[in-house]
Amino acid sequence: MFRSMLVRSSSSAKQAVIRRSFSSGSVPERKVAILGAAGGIGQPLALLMKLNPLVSSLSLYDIANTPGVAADVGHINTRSEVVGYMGDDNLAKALEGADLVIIPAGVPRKPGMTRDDLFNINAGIVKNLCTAIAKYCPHALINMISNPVNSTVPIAAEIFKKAGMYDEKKLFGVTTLDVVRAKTFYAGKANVPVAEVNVPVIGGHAGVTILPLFSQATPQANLSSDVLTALTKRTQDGGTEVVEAKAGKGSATLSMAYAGALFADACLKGLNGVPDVIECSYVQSTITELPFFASKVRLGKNGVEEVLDLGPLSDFEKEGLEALKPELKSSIEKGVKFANQ
Ligand SMILES: NC(=O)c1ccc[n+]([C@@H]2O[C@H](COP(=O)([O-])OP(=O)(O)OC[C@H]3O[C@@H](n4cnc5c(N)ncnc54)[C@H](O)[C@@H]3O)[C@@H](O)[C@H]2O)c1
Ligand SMILES: O=C(O)C[C@H](O)C(=O)O
Repeated sequence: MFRSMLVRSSSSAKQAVIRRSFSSGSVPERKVAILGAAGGIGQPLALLMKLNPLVSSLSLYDIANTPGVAADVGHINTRSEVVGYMGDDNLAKALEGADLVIIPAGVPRKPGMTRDDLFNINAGIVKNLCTAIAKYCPHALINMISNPVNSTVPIAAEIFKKAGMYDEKKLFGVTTLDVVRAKTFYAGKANVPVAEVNVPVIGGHAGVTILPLFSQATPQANLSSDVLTALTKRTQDGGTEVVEAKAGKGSATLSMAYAGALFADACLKGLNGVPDVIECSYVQSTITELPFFASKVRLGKNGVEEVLDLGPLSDFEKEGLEALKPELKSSIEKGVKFANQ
């Protein structure tokens, strides 16, 4: 996977410089912390980050079971050192010096639940973890995976504001799994090689707030409106499809770890000065009237360098955009209210 990640922008001269620095050993030191590292997402994500040559130090934090995960992953003969930290008392050490913190801590859905049903438990977990981040690694980029992402990102922003260190360029809701799904489903219907497919996904990360822009998909394909409607619905329901298939044993973990590793890799490339790193993410935004919105984002040395505008939408997508706004607005407000109570 990481070979292909590196190859993606291999045409640029800058990438060649970065590659040369790998071989001379001068690629920057980067500490990545995973909070919730012993969980269903955390473990495969720890594995994938251990395989990433951009990582020099991998810090695995959870409330339980991290010594085993760290010992296991730590035997892999790749660049990063691995340290496991368990329990509140060790959270400071897990975070200190982190350049990137990835948060998959919290409970997953069971069949019949919405992501918002996780709010009561996960909001508190995210609040505590973000309070510690503000104290121990206030300059780190944050990749928020814990659901409901539409609310947990605004919670993190409010906690960081209260701590006086909020930098909107550094806070990301991870929506990469929606893009991964949209690419897979589109390739199947369009009969094009999946590795060549690009599909932006905008809005948020729950049900109708997930809006894939198949009108901008490449390679282009002449799909009927029925097929495009079905593809949109399948992308919006992708998480539920996995939750139901797992029948009470959790939600997407392996595809999420893959998506989380892709997004983290993009953030590290941005930090390292690789040009033209663009991914979709749920960030503070002014491209609609909503204060947080997922769209294409250019990543750079300080995190978000530019929130790209939406580009031309089909009539179907314009309707989808208007339809998602009330739910996304209320999820954002719920997060803001929780963080300030
Ligand atoms: N953004 C996305 O696209 C996406 C995709 C899949 C899952 N998710 C979400 O990711 C979260 C985790 O899913 P999972 O399947 O890995 O769940 P899981 O239950 O398998 O793992 C969660 C881990 O978090 C840990 N944890 C709980 N409280 C913690 C705390 N205070 N500090 C540190 N760790 C803590 C648990 O011990 C556990 O190991 C869920 O909220 C799920 O809905 C998001
Ligand atoms: O669906 C879920 O609850 C998990 C995650 O948000 C997903 O999209 O797979």
